[in-house]
Amino acid sequence: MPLPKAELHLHVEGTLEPELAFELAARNGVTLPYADTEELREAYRFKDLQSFLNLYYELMAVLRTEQDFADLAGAYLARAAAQGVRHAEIFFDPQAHIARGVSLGTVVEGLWRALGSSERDHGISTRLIMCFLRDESADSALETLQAATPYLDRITGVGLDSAEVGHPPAKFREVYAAAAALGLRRVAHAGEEGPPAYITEALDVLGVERVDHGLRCLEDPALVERLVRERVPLTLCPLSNVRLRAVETLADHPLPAMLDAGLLCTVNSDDPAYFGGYAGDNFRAVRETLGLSEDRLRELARNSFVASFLEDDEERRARYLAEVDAYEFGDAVS
Ligand SMILES: Nc1ncnc2[nH]cnc12
Ligand SMILES: [Zn+2]
Repeated sequence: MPLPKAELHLHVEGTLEPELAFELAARNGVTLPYADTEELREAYRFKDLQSFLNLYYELMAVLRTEQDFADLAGAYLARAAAQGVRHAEIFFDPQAHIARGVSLGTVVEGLWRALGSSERDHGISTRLIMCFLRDESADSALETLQAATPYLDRITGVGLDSAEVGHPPAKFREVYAAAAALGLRRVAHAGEEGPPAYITEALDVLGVERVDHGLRCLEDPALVERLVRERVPLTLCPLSNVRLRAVETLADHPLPAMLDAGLLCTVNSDDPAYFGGYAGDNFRAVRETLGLSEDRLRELARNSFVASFLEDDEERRARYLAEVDAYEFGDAVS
């Protein structure tokens, strides 16, 4: 049995496996510029975040109907359940779909077809986090938040993703203030490729409650001290960091040092179809390659529930934490 865990950094569009991409392309009459799944997989060699994003946005062309989004999320939830995920806070990128003529309603209603029955079908509780594309304008983000008004009962929070460098968090001050006023939770990618100052800005200007990635905090000891003191969760994605060359190899990943420093780290998959693994695969990789002890793995699993947006259901959080505490490690996938 796998270690129970929450997944807090997962782009649903990044769960599009090549097989499903071709299936949806055929269903929707979309032609992909790849002969087959094998040729598509060959394109999964990235040199940085942007080279990945180019493919990530290109493949979204196959997502057109509510059922497409339902199938995408359903496939993710089934895989996540098999790897011990008990709770998932799922990102989606509405602007990338609206720009292609797919309405926000199609995306949210479609995702909800899978998320609405996730507990019954997969034993996974879910939350939805709507991300703004930081390489689009601040006005576009505000328009997106406005367009989300009819769906706010299904959206727990807002996030910030896409190309980081040159798009500092402060650009989105206004839309984050508006989101906070609506009672939405706030997270943002910061310090993946961008400098530590972006992490500070995300905390101070956007008021984020969790930092997605946050890897580059290590370059600023005062910032590390603050993150520890304020118990700001970081949603790390080790296999993503290797594939996007934020670290050279997994053996170089600073996760053990970050835990030793007292940072509230969690382990997540980011875009598992592209980066070689789902949540449990990331846990197994850090266990095997970084030699994390069982105590450390249990700490990571505990952190994932502590850092989750389960304030509206503390009973459930307590139940998940009890499952982690009772977990007995074996040889199975962590
Ligand atoms: N790792 C990542 N960083 C920024 N934006 C993303 N969108 C999907 N995955 C992302
Ligand atoms: Zn991400």
